[in-house]
Amino acid sequence: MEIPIPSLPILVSFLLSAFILAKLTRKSSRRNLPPGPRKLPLIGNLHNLIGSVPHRALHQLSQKHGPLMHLQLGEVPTVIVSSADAAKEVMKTHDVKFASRHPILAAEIMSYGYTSITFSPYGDYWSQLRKICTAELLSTKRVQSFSSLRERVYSDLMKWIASMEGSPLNLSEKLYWSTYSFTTTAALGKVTEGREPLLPIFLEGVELAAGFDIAELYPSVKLFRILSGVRRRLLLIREKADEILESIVQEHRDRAAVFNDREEEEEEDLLDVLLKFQDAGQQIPLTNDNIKAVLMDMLGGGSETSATMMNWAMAEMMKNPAILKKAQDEVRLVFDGKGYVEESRIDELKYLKSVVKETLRMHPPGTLLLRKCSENCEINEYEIAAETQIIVNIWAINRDPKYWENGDCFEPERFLDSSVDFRGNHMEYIPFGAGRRICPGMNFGLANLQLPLAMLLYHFDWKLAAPEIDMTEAFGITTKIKNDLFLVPLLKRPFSLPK
Ligand code: HEM
Repeated sequence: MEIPIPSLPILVSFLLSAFILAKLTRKSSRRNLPPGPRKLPLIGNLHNLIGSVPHRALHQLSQKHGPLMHLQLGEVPTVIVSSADAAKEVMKTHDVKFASRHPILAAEIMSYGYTSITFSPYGDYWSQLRKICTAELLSTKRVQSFSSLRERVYSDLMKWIASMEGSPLNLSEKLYWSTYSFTTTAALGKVTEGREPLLPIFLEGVELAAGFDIAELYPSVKLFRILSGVRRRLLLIREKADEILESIVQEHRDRAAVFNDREEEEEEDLLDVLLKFQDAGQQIPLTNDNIKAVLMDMLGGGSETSATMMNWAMAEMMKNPAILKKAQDEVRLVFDGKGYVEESRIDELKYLKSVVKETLRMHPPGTLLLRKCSENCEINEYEIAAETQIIVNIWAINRDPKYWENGDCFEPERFLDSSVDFRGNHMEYIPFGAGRRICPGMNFGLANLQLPLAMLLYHFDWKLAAPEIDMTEAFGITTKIKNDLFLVPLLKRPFSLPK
């Protein structure tokens, strides 16, 4: 199909009227907006984002215009938050006004109409899900209940790596698969036939969610929705994922009907827990679609983030051999008596925990955090109108020179004797966000990260497969390392099985 090209006079008069309209609207609604770069007619500040990954481009702009900066992204008014103090205003002082997320198409479709925990608007439904999530799905007890599954999945990975001794391997790919395998089993139970295709489907959705879709930048232009095609593709992906998830829900229901005696059952998975809540009845009843939306939260939160972090941690240690050695010495000192890594003793690895904290500081998987302003609000004397999109630049805040000396350098030592934590109490360090919508999967994510990292360091020495390590960041919903990490493993601690 050919897209009709409008004649020149029509195009010129359209641009002219849009420009005049933009001027008029600006005059009639002159407000004390946060400062920002000059806006061009029609595109606003979109041109300011070209040439770099968004968190870096936004950081550069904010250095000139300030920690609260106003941008016009197509038709969407946006405020960028780039300092700990400004983030405190948004996520603590005025938390309720900023406790919903800006709507995006991928979220609408993949979360069954904004009904997941991540994307449901702030209110009673979100509150109900959030309670189930913190008290049951992702509680410390639940995280511990998956300890033997975690040890199993990652021991299998170590055995496979040992079989590759001396040869280059794509560590990134393997880490993504293992993390995904762990998370799907924890969420949905044993991986049975027909369930494996969820990963490629899921990854396709994640990839589509990462782009700037023209239809979202110009919500009033209906034609863009038809032309962009993203909605159609997302609906197709959701349909495929839904078919698999629906069959798994049914399988769980059938199994629950057979096993009434819970003690005889295998490990309870997250779907079992959700179905129990559904059956018990809730103030706002949970539909099957609601449950599938929450499963999307768990699969998304549980796999991408931890695997991305592991990649960055390994890449940073390969770049800094002294840090790698220090972390290895520690893990070997603690576990040499046993001959294998036990999750129950991970807390003894003080240095490794600092490596993890430093990785979260420098490479938070979610570099930009999305919220929206739900009612008119004043911050630092600037007016922020209802429905403004809010983007908190976690990446920039975590490196702010006001708080972090040598913020661009990987120095785990800075956390060894520091009381700064990532639980939303120190706004200069917010890899998990802050306020009411802070990540509820923190402990789940950390467990998924610390155990495999300790195992990789305990069993193997590592060599780079290429002359240099490439730390380029990819553009995406989580900020991954752009080029997969190829390393050569040298087995130093052969496997001895737990006695
Ligand atoms: C290293 C691992 C992880 C990091 C760095 C991380 C980071 C984040 C961030 C930055 C947010 C937004 C918080 C805000 O708006 O203030 C978030 C929200 C969320 N995360 Fe995580 N996350 C991780 C692991 C996980 C895991 C393992 C799960 C679940 C299995 C999970 C589930 C969620 C959910 C459900 C939300 C939405 C909370 C809400 O809107 O109320 N996350 N996460």
